[in-house]
Amino acid sequence: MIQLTEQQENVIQHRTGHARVMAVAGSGKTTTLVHRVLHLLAQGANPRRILVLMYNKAAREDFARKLRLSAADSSMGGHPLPDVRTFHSIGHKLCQSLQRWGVLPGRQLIQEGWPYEKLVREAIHRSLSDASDQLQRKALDKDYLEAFLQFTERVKADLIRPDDQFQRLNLPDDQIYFIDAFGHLEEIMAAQGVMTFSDLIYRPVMAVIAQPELKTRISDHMDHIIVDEYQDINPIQQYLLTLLSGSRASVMVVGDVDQCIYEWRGARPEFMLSQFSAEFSPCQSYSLNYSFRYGHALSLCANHVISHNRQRDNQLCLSVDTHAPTDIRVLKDIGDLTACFSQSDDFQSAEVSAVLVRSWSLSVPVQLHFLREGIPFRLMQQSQFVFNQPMINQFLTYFRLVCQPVNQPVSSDWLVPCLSFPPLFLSNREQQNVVSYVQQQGIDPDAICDRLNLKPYGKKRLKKRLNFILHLSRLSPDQPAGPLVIDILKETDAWEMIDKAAATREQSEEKKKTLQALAAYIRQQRCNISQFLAMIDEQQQSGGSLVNRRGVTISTVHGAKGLEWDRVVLAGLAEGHFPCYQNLADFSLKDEESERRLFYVALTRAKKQLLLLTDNGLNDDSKKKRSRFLGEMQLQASYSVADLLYKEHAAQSSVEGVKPERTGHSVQVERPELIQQYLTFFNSAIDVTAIANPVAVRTSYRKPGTGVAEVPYRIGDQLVHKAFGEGVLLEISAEQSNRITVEFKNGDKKVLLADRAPLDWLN
Ligand SMILES: Nc1ncnc2c1ncn2[C@@H]1O[C@H](COP(=O)(O)OP(=O)(O)OP(=O)(O)O)[C@@H](O)[C@H]1O
Repeated sequence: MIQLTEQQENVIQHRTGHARVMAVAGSGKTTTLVHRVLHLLAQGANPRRILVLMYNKAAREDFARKLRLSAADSSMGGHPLPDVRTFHSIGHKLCQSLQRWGVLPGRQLIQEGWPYEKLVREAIHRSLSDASDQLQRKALDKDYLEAFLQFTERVKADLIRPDDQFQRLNLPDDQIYFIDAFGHLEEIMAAQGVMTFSDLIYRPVMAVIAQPELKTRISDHMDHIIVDEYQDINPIQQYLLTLLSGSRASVMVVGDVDQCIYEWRGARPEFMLSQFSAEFSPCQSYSLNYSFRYGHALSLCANHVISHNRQRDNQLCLSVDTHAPTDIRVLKDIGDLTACFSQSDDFQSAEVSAVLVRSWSLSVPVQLHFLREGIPFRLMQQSQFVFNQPMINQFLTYFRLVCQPVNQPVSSDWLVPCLSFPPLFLSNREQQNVVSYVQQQGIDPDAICDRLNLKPYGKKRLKKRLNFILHLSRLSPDQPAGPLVIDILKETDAWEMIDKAAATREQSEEKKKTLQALAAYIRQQRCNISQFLAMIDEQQQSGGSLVNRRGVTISTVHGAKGLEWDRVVLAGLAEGHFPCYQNLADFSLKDEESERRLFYVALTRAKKQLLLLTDNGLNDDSKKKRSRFLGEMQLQASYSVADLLYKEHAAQSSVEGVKPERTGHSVQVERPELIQQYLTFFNSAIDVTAIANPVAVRTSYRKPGTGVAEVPYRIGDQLVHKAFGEGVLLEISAEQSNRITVEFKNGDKKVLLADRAPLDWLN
């Protein structure tokens, strides 16, 4: 039986009225909320008037199961239990009621995929009936369709008009048709009597907005509403919550502002920070800030990072004293993962280990590495398997062309992918004409281009591509594969064409990173073209068996929300990748805070071990610096303080009831105020002082808009010197603060001039 903490008890025993619970990762929210519900029932609350809202189906099922089990273990065994739902399931129930009342006509829920895509295409077609062929074709491209679908979701989530949303999202002019297409899509779905998943909430809410008198029939049925993961609520869900609670229900919301990561779905930190208490006033605030998930070093690292955000509550994340230390390491090379995962089979199972990435493209180097090393893995999204991606297979077709038997006409199986990727923007008919011509006459770039009615630029591009295909068909498969990658990228104008075809910058960056990762991998193999293809074919096949088995989970950070693993690897921790940005000049403070929250969520998934991989797998380390978040973690200081805390705790536990005395433990840190605040919670006597005079020196690290920045050296920094190699900064001279003492790996200690020595940070 768990001994609930005082903080948990406070939430459970909350008397009445609205409440906001700020709960850090792993603080036992589910346990607390389950006990809260049991407490309400024990107090005589009517279970039919209690509603628990969870963020997705899995969380709902998990909560309902834990509630049943805990009820059975308590005096509530056999007592009816309240409804546990998601916002969508409540929306669904409302749709049914509104249908019964004759307010809304019944509609079939349509599955995502082809049936829905057909309607979307029709809507776009209607909105572009007068537009050029080229624009119509572009609008029906996969990337543009995806961008339009995202737009419709945001219109519904934010409850604003499509034209306002268009402005708010600052979409490009060539997507202006989104506004009309939204209206057409709504009409088409109404005419066909179908609706999407998001309509489960959108339709009833819009009905109430249109007929406010409906509110009285919907509100005030509940006495208590409990909402989990409130930090990711969006405006339409907030509207629904207000509607359901009316003036009767006491609403308790639980969440962590620092984990607000669904802004692209309309979530905003303001909801939890200020809006809730403004709308549901008076409101009592509670904290659950002891985590049962990880040890002190990880808590301290997490606090250090997130303290750089301004839009937050300054809540500290604390580890319970009894938690074993969490091991945190920085890995510099993707190859280092092999040793980590082959050491112990235990770490290979899905529940135990996870590799988390900022975006799927960063998983490509990890997947390829695991395939090569035979490490089984499973992907949270199966479609993200590297060899399931059409673009990768299209790219590999260029290699297959080289390996086809000499003197044979180029097969259309290979020609079509090479004409489609990187895109040449040919229509289906134009592409078909090229293929038929090649099949009849062979590849004759001039003749083919003369026969097609293309604009001069299109003609030039097609000719270039055909010449390249011709060149490849004559190349020997014994040539090395590495240089061919560079040729393909150059001769097909890959980066430019990917940029041209993408509907959003994010899409084009994702594609480019995926391709870069594959290119880097091919170049590392140092084999010839036929050997490379044989290896890829084998990996494609073995991939089937490696990928579907229980193996290391690979997920994006977004997909890891609410989950935890013994071992977590954060891969691709390089500037531009995580934090993710295309152009530093456009990377706003708000974007940075949002990326930092994502990093915070990623860190706090680990229980026993956290591995931080700075290799982005793209072989462009010269351009990409390690992620700023790694520096912000203050790993060295966090470790030192955690270590002292464990020692102090061990000493205290051996002499029970004795107040800690000055143990003589002291530590010099960069952020003494933060560490001191943390230590206060543990009644610690560790002496914390600020590092004396951190030395500011010129480095190649650039801060936004400042050119070459002054970045301070700190004691404990891991450095690398051009001539002496790796070392640790031991001392900063008190008198002459540009003199630093560095101890190198061979044991030599050297006093160096901080602003002159050819030094850089390691990792
Ligand atoms: N008071 C407690 N003492 C010891 N362990 C606890 C306590 N409360 C919760 N735990 C443990 O902490 C872990 C996480 O708890 P729980 O499953 O309730 O939280 P969660 O809701 O899944 O996590 P999170 O807080 O990240 O949402 C569980 O293993 C649980 O048994």
